[in-house]
Amino acid sequence: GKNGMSKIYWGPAHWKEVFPVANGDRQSPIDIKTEETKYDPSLRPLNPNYDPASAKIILNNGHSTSVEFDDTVNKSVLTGGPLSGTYRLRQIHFHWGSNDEAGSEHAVDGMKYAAELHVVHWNAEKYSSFVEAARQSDGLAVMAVFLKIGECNPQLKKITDRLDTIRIKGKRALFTNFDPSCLLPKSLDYWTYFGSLTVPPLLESVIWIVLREPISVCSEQLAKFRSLLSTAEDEVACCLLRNYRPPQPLKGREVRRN
Ligand SMILES: CC[C@H](CNC(=O)c1ccc(S(N)(=O)=O)cc1)c1ccc2[nH]ccc2c1
Ligand SMILES: [Zn+2]
Repeated sequence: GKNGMSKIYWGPAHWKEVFPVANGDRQSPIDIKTEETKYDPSLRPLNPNYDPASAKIILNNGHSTSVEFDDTVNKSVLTGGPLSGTYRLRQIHFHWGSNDEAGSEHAVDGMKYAAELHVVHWNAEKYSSFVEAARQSDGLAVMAVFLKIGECNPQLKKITDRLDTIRIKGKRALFTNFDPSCLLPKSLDYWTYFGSLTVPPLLESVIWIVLREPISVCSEQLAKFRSLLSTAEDEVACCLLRNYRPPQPLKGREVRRN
């Protein structure tokens, strides 16, 4: 680009220099060792209840693509599961890798999936904004869904078909009449543990709910995510080939299952 700025890439290994919490006691993602998870009879069924009208825009923020929802009222919410109270839907986004062999953030017995969907909610019952909730230990609830290489996913097509209109970092487009439940697997069985945001500022405010059943995605659909740019209009184009943080130390945390 005209300003010739060099692209200073500071990946996950450097985050601790700016965000010391990167070495904290409840960092995400983690590798879920299924034999060590603990059945908890007090865990209730998950109850996602989303209004398709609350979908607003699809966005390329330079480190992922997200669909943003209207979170000014309790129109799309998640209750049940390990949660006490009502968590309001804010956005969904994805993590992927430079090839189909890795791309998910969480791993299961050391195995990584091709990609991972995050459905992000915040505790609107106790806190007045997402940013305030993001600073509280029970402020956020993120539902993670694994994407496994297989059949092309017709529901995901609604998103991948729009990616060519938001290739450049900062681009956004109208995206409404979308209920993210269409991206959930048949079974809502899950693992749950206390963790953090997986990108800076890595705040330790997330109740993670990782669905055990993956949804499908085909290579062609994943290739469209990788064609997104992490660079803005005036910069030398750089593809967003991967955006997953590797698993972090469990530090004695328990992973429960329903
Ligand atoms: C508090 C951080 C937030 C930006 N980050 C996120 O929203 C976010 C959400 C989920 C995940 S993940 N991969 O763990 O699911 C990672 C990051 C953020 C930061 C500053 C802000 N100023 C105004 C709004 C605002 C939001
Ligand atoms: Zn995420």
